Amino acid sequence: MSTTPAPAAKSKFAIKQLGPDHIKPESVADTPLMRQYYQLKQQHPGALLLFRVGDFYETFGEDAVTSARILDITLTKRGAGTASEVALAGFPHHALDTYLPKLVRAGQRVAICDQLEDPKQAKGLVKRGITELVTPGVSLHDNTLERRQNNYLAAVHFGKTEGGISFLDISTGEFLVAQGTIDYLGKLLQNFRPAEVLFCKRSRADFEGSFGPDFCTYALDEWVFGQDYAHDTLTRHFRTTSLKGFGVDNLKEGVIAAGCILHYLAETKHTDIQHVASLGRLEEDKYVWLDRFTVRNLELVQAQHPGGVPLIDILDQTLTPMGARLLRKWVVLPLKEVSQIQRRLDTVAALVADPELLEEVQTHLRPINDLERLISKVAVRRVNPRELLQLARALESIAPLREKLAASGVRALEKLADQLNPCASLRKEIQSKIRPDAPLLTNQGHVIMDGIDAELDELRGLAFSGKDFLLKMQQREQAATGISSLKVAYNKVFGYYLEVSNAHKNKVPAEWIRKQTLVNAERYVTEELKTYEEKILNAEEQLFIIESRIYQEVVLAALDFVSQVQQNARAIGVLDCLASFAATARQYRYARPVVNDGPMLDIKGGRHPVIERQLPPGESYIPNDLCLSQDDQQIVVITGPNMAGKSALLRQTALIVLLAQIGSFVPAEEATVGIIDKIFTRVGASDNLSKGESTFMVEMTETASILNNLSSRSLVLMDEIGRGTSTYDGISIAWAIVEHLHNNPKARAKTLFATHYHELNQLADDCPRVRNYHVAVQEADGRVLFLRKLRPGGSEHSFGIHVARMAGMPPAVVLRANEIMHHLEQERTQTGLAEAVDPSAPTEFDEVLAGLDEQPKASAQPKPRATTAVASAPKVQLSMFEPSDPALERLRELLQTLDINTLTPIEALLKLQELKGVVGA
Ligand SMILES: Nc1ncnc2c1ncn2[C@@H]1O[C@H](COP(=O)(O)OP(=O)(O)OP(=O)(O)O)[C@@H](O)[C@H]1O
Repeated sequence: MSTTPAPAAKSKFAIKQLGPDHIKPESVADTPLMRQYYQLKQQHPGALLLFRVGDFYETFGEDAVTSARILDITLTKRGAGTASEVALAGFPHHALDTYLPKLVRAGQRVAICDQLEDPKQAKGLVKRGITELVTPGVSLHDNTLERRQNNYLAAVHFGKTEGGISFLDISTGEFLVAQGTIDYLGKLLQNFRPAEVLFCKRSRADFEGSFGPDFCTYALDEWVFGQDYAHDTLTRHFRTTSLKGFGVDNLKEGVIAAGCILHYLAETKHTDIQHVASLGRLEEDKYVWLDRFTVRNLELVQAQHPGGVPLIDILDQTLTPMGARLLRKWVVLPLKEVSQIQRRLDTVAALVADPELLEEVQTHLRPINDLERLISKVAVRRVNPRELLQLARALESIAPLREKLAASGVRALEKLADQLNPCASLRKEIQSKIRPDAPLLTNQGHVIMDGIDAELDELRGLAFSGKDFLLKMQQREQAATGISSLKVAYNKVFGYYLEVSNAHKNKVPAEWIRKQTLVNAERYVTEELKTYEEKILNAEEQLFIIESRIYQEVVLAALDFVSQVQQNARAIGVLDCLASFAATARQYRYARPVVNDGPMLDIKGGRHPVIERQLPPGESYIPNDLCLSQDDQQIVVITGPNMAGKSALLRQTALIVLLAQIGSFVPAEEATVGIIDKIFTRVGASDNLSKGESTFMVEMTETASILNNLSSRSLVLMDEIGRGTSTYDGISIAWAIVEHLHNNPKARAKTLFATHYHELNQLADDCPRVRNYHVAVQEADGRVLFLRKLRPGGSEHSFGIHVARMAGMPPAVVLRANEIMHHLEQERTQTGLAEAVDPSAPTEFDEVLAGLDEQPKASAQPKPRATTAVASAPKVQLSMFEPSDPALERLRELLQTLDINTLTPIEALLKLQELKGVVGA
């Protein structure tokens, strides 16, 4: 990696990339130790260096200031008052597991510098070197990883026409590559949520322009992104001559991204990566297209607001980390191939039908630890004795599980059984050699079982039978000298000694050598004691060497099993996900969907999987039927009061489709799902305000992207499209969109359109595949009862004022609002909308549509037929604002500049007061 300074990072998460300028020149360093430090620091200028000195990891200078701030540790000075004074902060080496994750989570790249030789043996300055560079995307430390989530490093390469992207989770060995449009890369980034993204220094603006500033990024030199270099790096790693075997050789840009990832691993000193054994291709065509707005809007893996619950939390009943991680992938990558979906559904059905089998499968799954990450640690040679034991214990469950599945009589489960390998010899090797109570570290002894190595046993006898030996010696000398208080003891400075109180020192034999004089006693050594001490110390040292050799042999033996254990992990992940589907289906009354290639989406008694589990006790979710078909009821326009449940209905439809296509049962009485190829949603209108974009612009950009990418198999959900602009613009836009969706001969996308514009109900008169529905409410005594039932036909009004009252709006405001509404409704019946709205006049939306290059312009314009329909629509409020009255004109201006989405209730009331002042009311 180059050491030239990177351009200033704009992204809030861009990892600090510093040039060498901030590193103190070696000449200023005063001691050999500091000279060594600055030399090592130079190797990774952008990384925070943890420099091992004795029992501490120290940081210096700017690094010390940063780590003191992040870790909340004391900041002091080294060489205070001298010319070479430098800030210093450190922590004990055994606290690395506590402090390292904090640094990495704060977005730091951390270079760990260790002592490469035993300080006792070192002649002069201890040899030190950087043993690992830990970055957010490349970490094997348990504390920096989420057990139930992958930790991906991604690389993005911008080609001339397409882009390439690659993902690697070093903790599991999963390595993926894809290529496609920038939109596709954006969707994958959103789905995989990598912990760190690499790109070329030159592409920073492209990256941030395309994907926003929310990723933790690191820029690499341009030469890393060469095609030949990437090809060589990959083939060298996989020991192949080409990449054909992985089916990725034609993905030029993707291969460059994948090569960049391997390059980065080498840079960060991760060279033992045998577990990264293949490169998988993410095929765009295989999975349902969920644009990034949809993944976000449907809250599949992450809630949009604090306290929200994403779908994954509701769905996840997996029992192993492999299952949990796989489920996250399945949820964002629903399938399109009917047979593949059926296979998953068949297995789930078998488990649902046989609760005993399900229970037994789950019992065997429970103790299977993180096989995948454990074997990765073996591959990178960073596995500790306890983890090896965990690996063996996890393997213990495989044999009985395999037996169970093989005897299940369920074809898919039998197939999974075939993929399981209990790796009995590995398990035996570990359990016969590693003590069950082995410590975490190998250098503390007590790791290897007795009876494995004769020399080890003998040395242990020597080292650990010491107490006995010393006691015997003490008794013997007490008898020989007649000093009953004589004792044999040990301290670090003098080693073993005999202690005699002053009262008895005249009885001490002449050959004893005096070592130390205390106030009340004298301490001595004897030849026998010295020989014994030497033997013990040697024995301990030898013992550690032999233990470590045998331990390494066990790790090496485990290395032969990497691919078999990985295969187990994959099969366990799949089984765990399917068992989780079955458990959820049983517990929450989900039904098996009929999935086929037909044109229908027909849901009977559908429920929202998340909302139904969040309702307060005593309340139950009201199920609804909904049918969409590209030939008949293609577009359903749903009107209904605020809070009626329109959005819930839209979302639940998408979630039921998604669940069906990931192979899960669905929250419905019955569901027929003709394969959907893309799900688009445009929900809500005020969520991008924080990014400073105009709500309306965002809404239109997202809608444009939807209209440009549809097919007849797509599902489109639009919720209150057009509400971000004036009523007439909004209605015109919504109108034109529905028409466009209806009239596009190439793409009769199934569409749910929730709106407050009741005028849109008239579309059904002219568009045969548009149907009106409303979510019913009951009005009694001026109050609204939400029935939550979807019924045919449009609805009359929005009950917005009722909702305002429920929200605690002052009664005077509610009363006045009712008066105004009454007035407006009277006006509506007297005049037509055509006077106020000229649908042929260009709207803001026309401009957006004009920019859609993939759609025929003609179909994007409101049609004359629409004009007729609009002309017959009832007039809405504009008559109140006749421009002739300057006060009303002023009122109109004020109202137009008002953004209701951003007003607090108090601000709204103050505004109301101001408005009253304008008209002198
Ligand atoms: N079928 C249902 N059964 C029970 N509760 C429901 C149902 N549908 C919706 N709800 C509840 O009603 C609340 C409001 O629903 P939702 O947000 O879908 O209304 P809406 O019609 O889209 O309102 P608005 O037009 O104001 O956005 C939901 O948060 C949920 O708690």
